[in-house]
Amino acid sequence: MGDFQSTDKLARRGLLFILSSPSGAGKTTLSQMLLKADEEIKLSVSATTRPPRPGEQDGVHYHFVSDAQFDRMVEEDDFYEWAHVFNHRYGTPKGAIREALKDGQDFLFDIDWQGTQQLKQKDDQDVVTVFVLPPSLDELRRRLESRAQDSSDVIDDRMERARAEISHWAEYDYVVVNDSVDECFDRVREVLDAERMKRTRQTGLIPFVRELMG
Ligand SMILES: Nc1ncnc2c1ncn2[C@@H]1O[C@H](COP(=O)(O)OP(=O)(O)OP(=O)(O)O)[C@@H](O)[C@H]1O
Ligand SMILES: Nc1nc2c(ncn2[C@@H]2O[C@H](COP(=O)(O)O)[C@@H](O)[C@H]2O)c(=O)[nH]1
Repeated sequence: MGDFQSTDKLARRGLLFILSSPSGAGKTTLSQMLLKADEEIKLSVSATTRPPRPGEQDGVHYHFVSDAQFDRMVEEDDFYEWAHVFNHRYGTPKGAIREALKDGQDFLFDIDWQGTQQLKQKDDQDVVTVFVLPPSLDELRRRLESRAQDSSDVIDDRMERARAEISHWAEYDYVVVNDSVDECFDRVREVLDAERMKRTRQTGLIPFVRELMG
């Protein structure tokens, strides 16, 4: 190492990393793996009117709110984006995302295609989108059933909507198939690592190169 600081420590702008998929394809599993493995990314915790599943904690997995609370948040313009998904409402609270992005904080979003479109419209340069496909529809149903957290009506409804969800695959920057979860996770991390290195995100490059050139 010479006199210059390591390029690993160059300042960079954060990114909004979105994982979408049909229900049950595995984006929550991949998100949890990513949050555990990577300290630089933080989950954007959505608000939802859906009731909690067993084991889900308020403020950790979601902010569980009533219809009236959700209405108030919409009126007060508290959401970056929100949408109706599977008979409930889900939304991304604005929080301090914009400010934190400037400081290099990355955010992970587990949201559907509607939310993805809205975030892209608002902040295309910071958004990186990944669509997760199941290896087959039979396997998708098996996963929803093996999760054992939704009633059979809810599972039937989500399976019925799976094709419509999948039809949005081509709107995404990257598409991965979640067959082996470990292999899929490796692909997701490769995408994140490469996107972090994009020249336009590396705000520390200009002073670094200036110094390099003397
Ligand atoms: N590659 C995989 N192989 C086998 N099972 C998997 C794989 N990935 C995830 N699963 C399992 O499938 C079930 C559904 O996964 P998960 O909850 O992550 O899906 P999801 O896409 O987040 O669904 P939702 O949109 O409904 O929240 C879970 O029980 C999970 O453990
Ligand atoms: N547009 C948004 N979609 C969201 C948000 N939070 C979650 N979701 C999506 O909803 C479905 C169902 O989720 P589940 O937890 O009930 O299984 C799934 O596709 C999520 O990605 C959000 O804030 N905005």
